[in-house]
Amino acid sequence: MNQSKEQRILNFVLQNAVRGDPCSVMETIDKYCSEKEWAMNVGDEKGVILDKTVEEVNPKVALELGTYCGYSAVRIARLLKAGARLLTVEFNPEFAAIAKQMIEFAGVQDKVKLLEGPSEVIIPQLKKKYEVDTLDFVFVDHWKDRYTPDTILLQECSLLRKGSVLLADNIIFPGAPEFVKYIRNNPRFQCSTYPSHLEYMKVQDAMEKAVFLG
Ligand SMILES: Oc1cc(-c2ccc(F)cc2)cc2cccnc12
Ligand SMILES: [Mg+2]
Repeated sequence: MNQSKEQRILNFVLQNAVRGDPCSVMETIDKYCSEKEWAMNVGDEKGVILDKTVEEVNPKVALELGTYCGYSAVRIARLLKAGARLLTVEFNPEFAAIAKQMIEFAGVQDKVKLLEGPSEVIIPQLKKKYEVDTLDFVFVDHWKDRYTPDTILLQECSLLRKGSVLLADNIIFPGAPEFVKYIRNNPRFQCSTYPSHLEYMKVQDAMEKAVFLG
């Protein structure tokens, strides 16, 4: 049975990156996906925007929606302080299996909990099943038609507090126009846009940062 692209990316990391070195894993994924096969990792350019936001927020509890191969989970987890944790949600079992191995190879498994299932099922479980009080940071990078309903669900589940920061990928390409309309017109969020490019391409993209005002 021939391998998936995601399995090929993982194999390239296992053979070329340094075990226990998150930066090496990120660089190796970026090298493979820019030189050999494009893949929907946040990438090195938008990754810097993600880094700066995570460093500014310095979250104790972070949530990622859309793990994929684990690139941004590794990227976020490497910046978390002692005792801080990242919960990352992936509904595709094949992607989750790849991401688990990627996260372990990078050596950040003690900071990351990979939750397999649909975001609309996992989010309502975060408080009781995963012992979350509120979320300090949320990286929104799953399917665009879930951006708005999941942002509403986070509020309904009282998972956001005054100052919680959401960062959403792909608001230009593939685009999330309904989410942009929702979040920019919502008085409970203070929004700012970070123009960038689609991972590994010269195509315009952007990230939207939204601070919950309580
Ligand atoms: O960063 C992303 C990029 C794309 C994408 C797919 C096909 C294209 F031709 C271009 C971009 C999809 C994503 C889906 C979920 C989370 N991130 C994505
Ligand atoms: Mg994305």
